Amino acid sequence: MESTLALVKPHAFPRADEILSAITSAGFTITAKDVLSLNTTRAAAFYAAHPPPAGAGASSPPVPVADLIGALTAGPVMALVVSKAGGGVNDELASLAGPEDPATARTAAPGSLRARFGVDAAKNAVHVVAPGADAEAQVAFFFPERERELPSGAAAKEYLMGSVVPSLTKGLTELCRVAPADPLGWLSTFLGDAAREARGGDASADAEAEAAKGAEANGEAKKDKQKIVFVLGGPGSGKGTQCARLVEDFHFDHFSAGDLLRAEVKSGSSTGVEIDRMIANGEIVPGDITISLLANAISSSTAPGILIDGFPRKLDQAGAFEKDVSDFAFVLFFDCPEEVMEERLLKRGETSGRVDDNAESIRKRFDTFVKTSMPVIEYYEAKGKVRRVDATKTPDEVYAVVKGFF
Ligand SMILES: Nc1ncnc2c1ncn2[C@@H]1O[C@H](COP(=O)(O)OP(=O)(O)OP(=O)(O)O)[C@@H](O)[C@H]1O
Ligand SMILES: Nc1ccn([C@H]2C[C@H](O)[C@@H](COP(=O)(O)O)O2)c(=O)n1
Repeated sequence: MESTLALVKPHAFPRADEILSAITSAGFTITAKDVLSLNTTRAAAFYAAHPPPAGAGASSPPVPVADLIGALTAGPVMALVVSKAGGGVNDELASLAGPEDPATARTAAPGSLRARFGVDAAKNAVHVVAPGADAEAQVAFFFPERERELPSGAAAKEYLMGSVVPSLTKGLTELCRVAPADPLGWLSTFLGDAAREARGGDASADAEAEAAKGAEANGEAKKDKQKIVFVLGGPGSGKGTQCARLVEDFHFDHFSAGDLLRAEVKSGSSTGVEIDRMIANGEIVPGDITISLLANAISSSTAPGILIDGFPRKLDQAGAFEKDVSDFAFVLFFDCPEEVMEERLLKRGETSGRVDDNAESIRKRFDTFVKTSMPVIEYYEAKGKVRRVDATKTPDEVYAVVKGFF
Protein backbone atom coordinates (compact mmCIF):
# COMPACT_ATOMS: atom_id res chain seq x y z
CA MET A 1 0.00 0.00 0.00
CA GLU A 2 1.49 3.35 -0.99
CA SER A 3 0.36 6.56 0.70
CA THR A 4 0.33 10.26 0.02
CA LEU A 5 -1.09 13.45 1.54
CA ALA A 6 -4.15 15.47 0.58
CA LEU A 7 -5.43 18.61 2.26
CA VAL A 8 -8.95 19.88 1.81
CA LYS A 9 -8.47 23.64 1.95
CA PRO A 10 -10.67 25.85 4.16
CA HIS A 11 -12.87 27.30 1.41
CA ALA A 12 -13.69 23.74 0.24
CA PHE A 13 -14.05 22.36 3.77
CA PRO A 14 -17.88 22.63 3.73
CA ARG A 15 -17.77 20.25 0.74
CA ALA A 16 -15.30 17.83 2.31
CA ASP A 17 -17.81 14.98 2.24
CA GLU A 18 -18.16 15.26 -1.55
CA ILE A 19 -14.38 15.44 -1.97
CA LEU A 20 -13.85 12.37 0.23
CA SER A 21 -16.46 10.50 -1.72
CA ALA A 22 -14.79 11.43 -5.05
CA ILE A 23 -11.44 10.20 -3.69
CA THR A 24 -12.77 6.87 -2.42
CA SER A 25 -14.88 6.34 -5.56
CA ALA A 26 -11.65 6.62 -7.55
CA GLY A 27 -10.35 3.55 -5.70
CA PHE A 28 -8.27 5.23 -2.99
CA THR A 29 -8.56 4.44 0.72
CA ILE A 30 -8.42 7.14 3.38
CA THR A 31 -6.10 5.66 6.01
CA ALA A 32 -5.89 8.70 8.32
CA LYS A 33 -7.91 11.87 8.73
CA ASP A 34 -7.56 14.94 10.92
CA VAL A 35 -9.28 18.31 11.08
CA LEU A 36 -7.06 21.15 12.19
CA SER A 37 -6.47 24.85 11.81
CA LEU A 38 -3.09 26.14 10.74
CA ASN A 39 -1.57 29.41 11.85
CA THR A 40 0.60 31.46 9.53
CA THR A 41 3.85 30.15 11.02
CA ARG A 42 2.92 26.55 10.50
CA ALA A 43 1.51 27.08 7.00
CA ALA A 44 4.67 29.02 6.03
CA ALA A 45 6.78 26.18 7.43
CA PHE A 46 4.87 23.70 5.33
CA TYR A 47 5.36 25.60 2.08
CA ALA A 48 9.02 26.32 2.93
CA ALA A 49 9.71 22.61 3.42
CA HIS A 50 7.53 21.57 0.49
CA PRO A 51 7.58 24.35 -2.10
CA PRO A 52 4.63 24.42 -4.47
CA PRO A 53 5.17 23.52 -8.14
CA ALA A 54 6.72 26.30 -10.24
CA GLY A 55 3.48 27.51 -11.83
CA ALA A 56 -0.21 26.87 -11.89
CA GLY A 57 0.23 25.70 -15.45
CA ALA A 58 2.91 25.87 -18.14
CA SER A 59 1.84 29.34 -19.20
CA SER A 60 0.68 30.66 -15.84
CA PRO A 61 2.83 32.64 -13.40
CA PRO A 62 3.59 30.93 -10.06
CA VAL A 63 1.00 31.48 -7.35
CA PRO A 64 2.51 33.73 -4.62
CA VAL A 65 3.25 31.62 -1.53
CA ALA A 66 1.60 34.35 0.59
CA ASP A 67 -1.68 33.65 -1.25
CA LEU A 68 -1.29 29.91 -0.64
CA ILE A 69 -0.64 30.56 3.06
CA GLY A 70 -3.64 32.90 3.23
CA ALA A 71 -5.85 30.24 1.64
CA LEU A 72 -4.63 27.52 3.99
CA THR A 73 -5.05 29.56 7.18
CA ALA A 74 -8.53 30.92 6.42
CA GLY A 75 -10.37 28.21 8.40
CA PRO A 76 -10.44 24.50 9.14
CA VAL A 77 -8.33 22.17 7.02
CA MET A 78 -8.95 18.46 6.59
CA ALA A 79 -5.68 16.52 6.33
CA LEU A 80 -5.89 13.07 4.76
CA VAL A 81 -3.55 10.19 4.21
CA VAL A 82 -4.66 8.69 0.92
CA SER A 83 -3.50 5.17 0.12
CA LYS A 84 -3.71 2.69 -2.73
CA ALA A 85 -2.26 -0.73 -3.40
CA GLY A 86 0.55 -0.78 -5.94
CA GLY A 87 2.62 2.19 -7.03
CA GLY A 88 1.87 5.60 -8.49
CA VAL A 89 -0.55 6.85 -5.81
CA ASN A 90 0.90 10.36 -6.00
CA ASP A 91 0.50 10.74 -9.72
CA GLU A 92 -2.97 9.20 -9.67
CA LEU A 93 -4.20 11.52 -6.92
CA ALA A 94 -2.62 14.54 -8.67
CA SER A 95 -4.53 13.56 -11.77
CA LEU A 96 -7.82 13.30 -9.82
CA ALA A 97 -7.10 16.77 -8.32
CA GLY A 98 -6.55 18.22 -11.80
CA PRO A 99 -4.50 21.24 -12.93
CA GLU A 100 -3.45 23.65 -10.16
CA ASP A 101 -5.60 26.48 -11.53
CA PRO A 102 -9.32 25.66 -11.40
CA ALA A 103 -9.91 27.85 -14.49
CA THR A 104 -7.56 25.59 -16.49
CA ALA A 105 -9.02 22.51 -14.78
CA ARG A 106 -12.54 23.40 -15.86
CA THR A 107 -11.57 23.15 -19.51
CA ALA A 108 -8.78 20.53 -19.38
CA ALA A 109 -10.24 18.19 -16.71
CA PRO A 110 -13.87 19.14 -15.97
CA GLY A 111 -14.46 16.17 -13.65
CA SER A 112 -11.41 16.89 -11.50
CA LEU A 113 -11.62 18.05 -7.87
CA ARG A 114 -10.23 21.48 -8.64
CA ALA A 115 -12.61 21.98 -11.55
CA ARG A 116 -15.55 21.05 -9.33
CA PHE A 117 -14.61 22.68 -6.03
CA GLY A 118 -11.83 25.21 -6.75
CA VAL A 119 -12.18 29.01 -6.79
CA ASP A 120 -8.79 30.26 -7.96
CA ALA A 121 -5.16 29.12 -8.10
CA ALA A 122 -4.69 29.52 -4.31
CA LYS A 123 -8.17 28.46 -3.24
CA ASN A 124 -7.94 25.40 -5.47
CA ALA A 125 -9.90 23.02 -3.21
CA VAL A 126 -7.13 20.54 -2.44
CA HIS A 127 -3.43 20.40 -1.87
CA VAL A 128 -1.94 17.19 -3.23
CA VAL A 129 1.69 16.12 -3.44
CA ALA A 130 3.21 17.19 -6.74
CA PRO A 131 4.56 14.37 -8.90
CA GLY A 132 8.14 13.58 -7.83
CA ALA A 133 7.85 15.39 -4.47
CA ASP A 134 8.43 13.65 -1.14
CA ALA A 135 5.00 12.30 -0.16
CA GLU A 136 6.27 10.59 3.00
CA ALA A 137 7.72 13.85 4.36
CA GLN A 138 4.48 15.71 3.64
CA VAL A 139 2.46 13.01 5.39
CA ALA A 140 4.84 13.19 8.37
CA PHE A 141 4.33 16.97 8.60
CA PHE A 142 0.64 16.47 9.42
CA PHE A 143 0.76 12.99 10.93
CA PRO A 144 4.09 12.85 12.82
CA GLU A 145 3.03 9.94 15.01
CA ARG A 146 1.87 7.77 12.11
CA GLU A 147 3.81 4.57 11.80
CA ARG A 148 5.89 4.43 8.68
CA GLU A 149 6.49 1.27 6.75
CA LEU A 150 9.28 -0.50 8.63
CA PRO A 151 12.60 -1.09 6.90
CA SER A 152 13.93 -4.64 6.72
CA GLY A 153 17.30 -6.40 6.38
CA ALA A 154 20.39 -4.17 6.35
CA ALA A 155 18.25 -1.01 6.33
CA ALA A 156 16.47 -2.16 9.49
CA LYS A 157 19.78 -2.89 11.22
CA GLU A 158 21.15 0.50 10.23
CA TYR A 159 17.98 2.22 11.47
CA LEU A 160 17.99 0.36 14.81
CA MET A 161 21.70 0.93 15.48
CA GLY A 162 21.62 4.55 14.38
CA SER A 163 18.31 5.76 15.81
CA VAL A 164 16.80 3.40 18.34
CA VAL A 165 19.65 1.76 20.28
CA PRO A 166 21.47 4.99 21.32
CA SER A 167 18.40 6.75 22.75
CA LEU A 168 17.02 3.57 24.33
CA THR A 169 20.37 2.85 26.03
CA LYS A 170 20.57 6.43 27.27
CA GLY A 171 16.93 6.35 28.41
CA LEU A 172 17.30 3.08 30.32
CA THR A 173 20.51 4.27 31.99
CA GLU A 174 18.84 7.52 33.08
CA LEU A 175 15.77 5.58 34.22
CA CYS A 176 17.89 3.54 36.64
CA ARG A 177 19.60 6.69 37.92
CA VAL A 178 16.41 8.78 38.40
CA ALA A 179 14.14 5.89 39.55
CA PRO A 180 10.89 7.83 38.86
CA ALA A 181 7.61 6.83 40.50
CA ASP A 182 6.07 6.17 37.08
CA PRO A 183 8.90 4.49 35.10
CA LEU A 184 6.84 3.82 31.96
CA GLY A 185 5.49 7.36 31.76
CA TRP A 186 8.97 8.72 32.41
CA LEU A 187 10.58 6.56 29.71
CA SER A 188 7.87 7.44 27.21
CA THR A 189 8.48 11.18 27.77
CA PHE A 190 12.25 10.66 27.53
CA LEU A 191 12.03 8.75 24.24
CA GLY A 192 9.49 11.21 22.82
CA ASP A 193 11.81 14.13 23.63
CA ALA A 194 14.79 12.27 22.13
CA ALA A 195 12.83 11.63 18.93
CA ARG A 196 11.80 15.30 18.74
CA GLU A 197 15.41 16.39 19.27
CA ALA A 198 16.54 14.02 16.53
CA ARG A 199 13.92 15.50 14.20
CA GLY A 200 15.23 18.99 15.06
CA GLY A 201 17.68 18.75 12.14
CA ASP A 202 15.21 17.70 9.47
CA ALA A 203 14.00 19.87 6.68
CA SER A 204 10.55 20.61 8.04
CA ALA A 205 11.86 21.54 11.50
CA ASP A 206 14.44 23.86 9.93
CA ALA A 207 11.78 25.39 7.77
CA GLU A 208 9.51 25.82 10.76
CA ALA A 209 12.29 27.59 12.66
CA GLU A 210 12.90 29.86 9.67
CA ALA A 211 9.22 30.60 9.36
CA ALA A 212 8.98 31.32 13.07
CA LYS A 213 11.87 33.79 12.72
CA GLY A 214 9.89 35.54 10.00
CA ALA A 215 6.79 35.53 12.15
CA GLU A 216 8.79 36.98 15.06
CA ALA A 217 9.97 39.77 12.82
CA ASN A 218 6.30 40.44 12.11
CA GLY A 219 5.59 40.81 15.81
CA GLU A 220 4.40 37.24 16.45
CA ALA A 221 6.18 35.90 19.53
CA LYS A 222 8.16 32.69 19.33
CA LYS A 223 7.22 30.65 22.37
CA ASP A 224 9.66 27.79 22.23
CA LYS A 225 12.34 29.60 24.27
CA GLN A 226 9.88 30.44 27.06
CA LYS A 227 9.01 27.90 29.68
CA ILE A 228 5.25 27.38 29.50
CA VAL A 229 3.64 25.73 32.52
CA PHE A 230 0.00 24.64 32.73
CA VAL A 231 -1.35 25.32 36.23
CA LEU A 232 -4.24 23.01 37.08
CA GLY A 233 -6.30 22.04 40.08
CA GLY A 234 -9.91 22.11 41.18
CA PRO A 235 -11.80 25.38 41.66
CA GLY A 236 -10.41 27.11 44.74
CA SER A 237 -7.35 24.86 45.04
CA GLY A 238 -5.14 27.97 45.13
CA LYS A 239 -3.85 28.24 41.54
CA GLY A 240 -4.19 32.01 41.32
CA THR A 241 -2.70 32.55 44.77
CA GLN A 242 0.43 30.53 43.98
CA CYS A 243 0.81 31.98 40.48
CA ALA A 244 0.92 35.48 41.97
CA ARG A 245 3.91 34.42 44.09
CA LEU A 246 5.72 32.86 41.12
CA VAL A 247 5.19 36.06 39.13
CA GLU A 248 6.76 38.06 41.92
CA ASP A 249 9.78 35.80 42.42
CA PHE A 250 10.50 34.64 38.87
CA HIS A 251 9.04 37.51 36.78
CA PHE A 252 6.88 35.09 34.85
CA ASP A 253 3.74 36.18 33.02
CA HIS A 254 0.51 34.74 34.39
CA PHE A 255 -2.50 34.22 32.14
CA SER A 256 -5.64 32.83 33.72
CA ALA A 257 -8.05 31.29 31.23
CA GLY A 258 -10.93 32.10 33.59
CA ASP A 259 -9.85 35.78 33.86
CA LEU A 260 -9.56 36.07 30.07
CA LEU A 261 -13.04 34.61 29.66
CA ARG A 262 -14.43 36.96 32.32
CA ALA A 263 -12.81 39.91 30.52
CA GLU A 264 -14.54 38.77 27.32
CA VAL A 265 -17.86 38.76 29.21
CA LYS A 266 -17.16 42.30 30.47
CA SER A 267 -16.37 43.50 26.95
CA GLY A 268 -20.06 43.04 26.16
CA SER A 269 -19.36 41.01 23.00
CA SER A 270 -22.06 38.62 21.78
CA THR A 271 -19.81 35.64 22.64
CA GLY A 272 -19.47 37.13 26.13
CA VAL A 273 -23.16 36.61 26.91
CA GLU A 274 -22.90 32.90 26.16
CA ILE A 275 -19.58 32.60 28.08
CA ASP A 276 -21.22 34.19 31.13
CA ARG A 277 -24.04 31.62 31.04
CA MET A 278 -21.57 28.73 30.72
CA ILE A 279 -19.38 29.96 33.58
CA ALA A 280 -22.36 30.37 35.94
CA ASN A 281 -23.42 26.86 34.97
CA GLY A 282 -19.97 25.40 35.66
CA GLU A 283 -19.56 24.39 32.01
CA ILE A 284 -16.38 24.49 29.95
CA VAL A 285 -16.30 27.14 27.24
CA PRO A 286 -15.42 25.71 23.78
CA GLY A 287 -11.66 25.32 23.43
CA ASP A 288 -11.27 27.40 20.26
CA ILE A 289 -12.58 30.50 22.11
CA THR A 290 -10.26 30.02 25.10
CA ILE A 291 -7.26 29.08 22.95
CA SER A 292 -7.61 32.14 20.77
CA LEU A 293 -7.81 34.38 23.87
CA LEU A 294 -4.73 32.68 25.35
CA ALA A 295 -2.75 32.68 22.09
CA ASN A 296 -3.46 36.38 21.74
CA ALA A 297 -2.42 37.08 25.33
CA ILE A 298 0.81 35.12 25.23
CA SER A 299 1.85 36.37 21.80
CA SER A 300 3.17 39.61 23.27
CA SER A 301 4.85 38.03 26.30
CA THR A 302 8.61 38.33 26.59
CA ALA A 303 8.83 36.96 30.15
CA PRO A 304 11.19 34.04 30.81
CA GLY A 305 8.22 31.83 31.63
CA ILE A 306 4.48 31.77 31.15
CA LEU A 307 1.99 30.35 33.65
CA ILE A 308 -1.25 29.28 32.01
CA ASP A 309 -3.74 29.01 34.85
CA GLY A 310 -6.91 26.92 34.54
CA PHE A 311 -6.08 25.49 31.14
CA PRO A 312 -6.38 22.92 29.56
CA ARG A 313 -9.65 21.96 31.24
CA LYS A 314 -10.49 19.29 28.67
CA LEU A 315 -8.37 16.78 26.71
CA ASP A 316 -9.21 18.29 23.33
CA GLN A 317 -8.02 21.71 24.57
CA ALA A 318 -4.69 20.16 25.55
CA GLY A 319 -4.16 18.60 22.12
CA ALA A 320 -5.23 21.70 20.23
CA PHE A 321 -2.96 24.02 22.25
CA GLU A 322 0.08 21.77 21.84
CA LYS A 323 -0.58 21.44 18.14
CA ASP A 324 -1.46 25.02 17.25
CA VAL A 325 0.14 27.26 19.87
CA SER A 326 3.03 25.75 21.76
CA ASP A 327 4.63 22.87 23.55
CA PHE A 328 4.79 23.17 27.35
CA ALA A 329 7.23 22.18 30.08
CA PHE A 330 5.00 20.53 32.70
CA VAL A 331 1.66 20.63 34.52
CA LEU A 332 1.70 22.08 38.03
CA PHE A 333 -1.21 20.33 39.75
CA PHE A 334 -2.77 21.52 43.01
CA ASP A 335 -4.30 18.51 44.69
CA CYS A 336 -7.08 19.51 47.10
CA PRO A 337 -10.20 17.77 48.43
CA GLU A 338 -13.61 19.25 47.60
CA GLU A 339 -14.51 20.11 51.23
CA VAL A 340 -11.41 22.34 51.50
CA MET A 341 -12.02 23.97 48.13
CA GLU A 342 -15.71 24.54 48.91
CA GLU A 343 -14.93 26.31 52.16
CA ARG A 344 -12.38 28.55 50.43
CA LEU A 345 -14.70 29.38 47.55
CA LEU A 346 -17.68 30.24 49.76
CA LYS A 347 -15.41 32.54 51.74
CA ARG A 348 -14.04 34.08 48.53
CA GLY A 349 -17.63 34.49 47.30
CA GLU A 350 -18.34 36.95 50.11
CA THR A 351 -16.27 39.54 48.27
CA SER A 352 -15.27 38.24 44.80
CA GLY A 353 -18.42 39.20 42.91
CA ARG A 354 -17.94 36.09 40.70
CA VAL A 355 -21.12 34.61 39.26
CA ASP A 356 -19.84 31.12 40.08
CA ASP A 357 -18.70 31.52 43.71
CA ASN A 358 -22.02 30.26 45.11
CA ALA A 359 -23.01 26.83 46.44
CA GLU A 360 -24.95 25.76 43.35
CA SER A 361 -22.29 26.79 40.77
CA ILE A 362 -19.52 25.37 42.96
CA ARG A 363 -21.21 21.94 42.97
CA LYS A 364 -21.49 22.03 39.15
CA ARG A 365 -17.85 23.16 38.81
CA PHE A 366 -16.67 20.27 40.98
CA ASP A 367 -18.67 17.87 38.88
CA THR A 368 -17.17 19.23 35.64
CA PHE A 369 -13.71 19.14 37.16
CA VAL A 370 -13.96 15.46 38.11
CA LYS A 371 -15.56 14.34 34.85
CA THR A 372 -13.77 16.53 32.34
CA SER A 373 -10.61 18.03 33.79
CA MET A 374 -9.19 15.18 35.88
CA PRO A 375 -8.69 13.08 32.70
CA VAL A 376 -6.30 15.81 31.46
CA ILE A 377 -4.21 15.43 34.61
CA GLU A 378 -4.29 11.63 34.38
CA TYR A 379 -3.26 11.83 30.72
CA TYR A 380 -0.23 13.98 31.45
CA GLU A 381 0.58 12.04 34.62
CA ALA A 382 0.96 8.91 32.50
CA LYS A 383 3.47 10.85 30.39
CA GLY A 384 5.46 11.88 33.47
CA LYS A 385 4.61 15.58 32.96
CA VAL A 386 2.72 16.35 36.19
CA ARG A 387 4.23 17.99 39.28
CA ARG A 388 1.71 17.35 42.05
CA VAL A 389 1.45 19.54 45.15
CA ASP A 390 -0.60 19.00 48.31
CA ALA A 391 -2.69 22.19 48.25
CA THR A 392 -4.33 21.76 51.65
CA LYS A 393 -1.43 23.33 53.55
CA THR A 394 -1.01 27.06 54.24
CA PRO A 395 -0.11 29.26 51.27
CA ASP A 396 3.49 29.54 52.52
CA GLU A 397 3.86 25.79 52.91
CA VAL A 398 2.37 25.15 49.46
CA TYR A 399 4.67 27.74 47.90
CA ALA A 400 7.76 26.17 49.49
CA VAL A 401 7.02 23.05 47.43
CA VAL A 402 5.91 24.92 44.31
CA LYS A 403 9.02 27.03 43.93
CA GLY A 404 11.15 23.89 44.05
CA PHE A 405 9.75 22.98 40.62
CA PHE A 406 11.15 26.14 38.97
N1 LIG B 1 -3.28 27.38 50.82
C1 LIG B 1 -4.38 28.07 51.08
N2 LIG B 1 -4.95 28.00 52.29
C2 LIG B 1 -6.08 28.68 52.57
N3 LIG B 1 -6.71 29.50 51.69
C3 LIG B 1 -6.18 29.61 50.46
C4 LIG B 1 -4.98 28.90 50.09
N4 LIG B 1 -4.70 29.19 48.81
C5 LIG B 1 -5.65 30.03 48.38
N5 LIG B 1 -6.53 30.29 49.37
C6 LIG B 1 -7.74 31.12 49.29
O1 LIG B 1 -8.71 30.31 48.65
C7 LIG B 1 -9.45 31.07 47.68
C8 LIG B 1 -9.23 30.44 46.33
O2 LIG B 1 -7.88 30.61 45.94
P1 LIG B 1 -7.48 30.94 44.45
O3 LIG B 1 -8.32 32.06 43.95
O4 LIG B 1 -6.02 31.12 44.40
O5 LIG B 1 -7.92 29.56 43.78
P2 LIG B 1 -8.00 29.14 42.26
O6 LIG B 1 -7.58 27.74 42.18
O7 LIG B 1 -7.28 30.12 41.40
O8 LIG B 1 -9.57 29.26 42.04
P3 LIG B 1 -10.43 29.34 40.70
O9 LIG B 1 -10.10 28.17 39.87
O10 LIG B 1 -11.82 29.30 41.19
O11 LIG B 1 -10.12 30.64 40.04
C9 LIG B 1 -8.94 32.48 47.77
O12 LIG B 1 -9.79 33.24 48.56
C10 LIG B 1 -7.55 32.34 48.44
O13 LIG B 1 -7.21 33.47 49.20
N1 LIG C 1 -9.97 26.50 30.12
C1 LIG C 1 -11.06 27.05 30.73
C2 LIG C 1 -10.93 27.81 31.89
C3 LIG C 1 -12.06 28.33 32.47
N2 LIG C 1 -13.27 28.10 31.92
C4 LIG C 1 -14.50 28.66 32.53
C5 LIG C 1 -15.22 27.60 33.33
C6 LIG C 1 -14.74 27.85 34.70
O1 LIG C 1 -15.63 27.34 35.68
C7 LIG C 1 -14.66 29.36 34.71
C8 LIG C 1 -13.80 29.94 35.76
O2 LIG C 1 -12.46 29.51 35.61
P1 LIG C 1 -11.41 29.67 36.84
O3 LIG C 1 -11.26 31.13 37.09
O4 LIG C 1 -12.03 28.94 37.98
O5 LIG C 1 -10.14 29.04 36.38
O6 LIG C 1 -14.20 29.71 33.42
C9 LIG C 1 -13.37 27.35 30.79
O7 LIG C 1 -14.49 27.14 30.29
N3 LIG C 1 -12.27 26.84 30.20
